[in-house]
Amino acid sequence: MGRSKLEKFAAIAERENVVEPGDELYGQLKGKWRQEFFENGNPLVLEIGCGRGEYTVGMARLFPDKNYIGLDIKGARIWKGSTMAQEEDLHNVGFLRTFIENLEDNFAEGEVDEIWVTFPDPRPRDRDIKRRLTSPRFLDLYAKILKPGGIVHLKTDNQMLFEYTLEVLQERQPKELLSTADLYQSDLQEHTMGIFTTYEKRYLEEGITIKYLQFKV
Ligand SMILES: C[S@@+](CC[C@H](N)C(=O)[O-])C[C@H]1O[C@@H](n2cnc3c(N)ncnc32)[C@H](O)[C@@H]1O
Repeated sequence: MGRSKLEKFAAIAERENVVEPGDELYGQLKGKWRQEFFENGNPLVLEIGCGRGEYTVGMARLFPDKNYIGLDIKGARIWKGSTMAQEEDLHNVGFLRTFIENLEDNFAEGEVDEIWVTFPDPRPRDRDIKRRLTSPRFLDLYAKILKPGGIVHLKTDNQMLFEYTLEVLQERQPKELLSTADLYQSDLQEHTMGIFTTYEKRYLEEGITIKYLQFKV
């Protein structure tokens, strides 16, 4: 039988690769992730709403000279990524259990090099538009913590969210916008490095095309 949520919460509370409220380090790493958490000066890449952290861990395997942080509020999902990183002895991976809304409490202006938004909840109802992770409020947050020229990537199965994001971006005129409504029929797939998240695998099995875009702030 699998581990219960409570066992997973107890396990991540002890993990050195997880920072969460209640830890001594929580809230203390703003502006100091490189020096104090990773103990190097390497680029910092953040996956928000990382779920089980497949992108975070997948990229960390490929690029040992970059630091990766997976952020999600759900501890039982973070447990999975934290466990993979621990078992593979990956020291360039960390997980932050918090709300995305708290980004500015956890990262300094310009501290992050790249942000991945992987299969976010589409929030189709009009009253939830502000909660979409590519709404102007969130894009403003990302722009604050990204360095100038930092990249935001979005991978989604959801056509509505994809079109909505392109509309929002049209008004903001970002630098170097690249997009495709069918990633695996596009040259842009090289940017996504052949990494598949739990949600992506499910959508691909259902025959749903994956949409992808990236832009620079
Ligand atoms: C649809 S799942 C996708 C998970 C993963 N990226 C994947 O592709 O398998 C969305 C994830 O975002 C997280 N999430 C949604 N809103 C959040 C918020 N405001 N703060 C932190 N995490 C959030 C959820 O807990 C969930 O794990």
